[in-house]
Amino acid sequence: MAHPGSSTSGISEQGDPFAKLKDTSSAPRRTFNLTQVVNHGGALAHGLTAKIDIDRGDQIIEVCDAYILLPKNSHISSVCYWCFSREPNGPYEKLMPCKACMKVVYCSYKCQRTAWEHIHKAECPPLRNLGIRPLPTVTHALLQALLHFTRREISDPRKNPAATLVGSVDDMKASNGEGAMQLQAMAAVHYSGVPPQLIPLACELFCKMEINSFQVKHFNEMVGYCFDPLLARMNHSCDPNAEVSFSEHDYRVTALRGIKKDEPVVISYIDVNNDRDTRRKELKERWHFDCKCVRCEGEAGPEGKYFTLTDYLYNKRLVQLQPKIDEFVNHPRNKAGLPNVSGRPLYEALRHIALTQARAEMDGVNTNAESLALKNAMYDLRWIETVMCRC
Ligand SMILES: C[S@@+](CC[C@H](N)C(=O)[O-])C[C@H]1O[C@@H](n2cnc3c(N)ncnc32)[C@H](O)[C@@H]1O
Repeated sequence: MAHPGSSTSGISEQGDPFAKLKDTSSAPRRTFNLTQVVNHGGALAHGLTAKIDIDRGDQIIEVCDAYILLPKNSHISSVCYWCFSREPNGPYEKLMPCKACMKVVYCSYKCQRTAWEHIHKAECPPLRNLGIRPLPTVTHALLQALLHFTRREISDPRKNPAATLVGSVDDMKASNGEGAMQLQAMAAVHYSGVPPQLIPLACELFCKMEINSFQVKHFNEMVGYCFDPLLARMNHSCDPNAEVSFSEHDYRVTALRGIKKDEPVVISYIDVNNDRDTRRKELKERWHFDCKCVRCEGEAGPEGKYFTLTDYLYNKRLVQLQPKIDEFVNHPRNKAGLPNVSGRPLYEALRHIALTQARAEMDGVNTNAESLALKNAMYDLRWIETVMCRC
């Protein structure tokens, strides 16, 4: 991905989203040192890029104990508050509610004790004062963020871990309604016990957490909400090279393919199997941005509009293969019409072509000129293979 005017800055004290947390938190957090925060400029703002070449399957980031990770309010009484399990563990026969607030449930004593130490000790008293309805998810998350401030003794809340994140505050006000947003912020300020002067900050935080949070999937169901300052730095692409997975309160980012040094590390916020319009609509509605990823830009023409992910991958592969196809098609032939080479590289190239051809046929998209070249190449490949087997 090209980012004109991008500038690189390693994670500095000022730019490091964890800088303030590191010295005050005893929570064990680990990140793998394969990426750095870079300012791309423009709409993308900050994002992560690879510090070194990364292989497919490499674990790029691992964070133990995400900053805020909790079940969505629709699942607050059906999954364990700490590990998201739906089943009881150990001596518990069913998911057990917290006896004090009765708002959250646990699968085991271990989860209950861990959650208590982590955050629930601080939020349980205010949750007790609520009626029977659970707090809206983002208000609950905001309450936790404000409690983190007070618990971690961050005297200047402006130095919060979300301070430098994008917020799209105006867009959010317009779509959520300023009054509704302010009410949620006021509720979180009230229940957390922080001074009312912090309501404007809580409003800003509300927007930032909304824009920078992620859904947590367990067994194919969106059960949770996660806001973490490092994860929040990850930009979106409709052709992602990395993916995020959650396990209990931890998350990791894994490479989906090889990523070159200085290449942006991008995940997908949405279902990338959808066509361009559907993807862009979802990104605009939920994250308030017009996607600038390579795939969206490439599919901007009238045809691309309806491309599926398979179409896109097929075309991308074809572009990569084109020089090899040209080389093959234009190579001098012998009397039998076979290319005058039997070298390994060409053989490998033909194998790629064969795979691409098979995929194109499967998807029924081999109607163009390149496809004819592929078909000829396939024909030649079968001959080469036969000859090679005989040698
Ligand atoms: C989770 S944040 C990612 C980090 C963010 N770039 C920053 O500087 O803090 C999501 C926001 O980043 C920007 N963004 C991420 N991916 C983008 C993309 N493909 N095209 C345009 N903007 C993008 C949008 O402003 C979006 O609301």
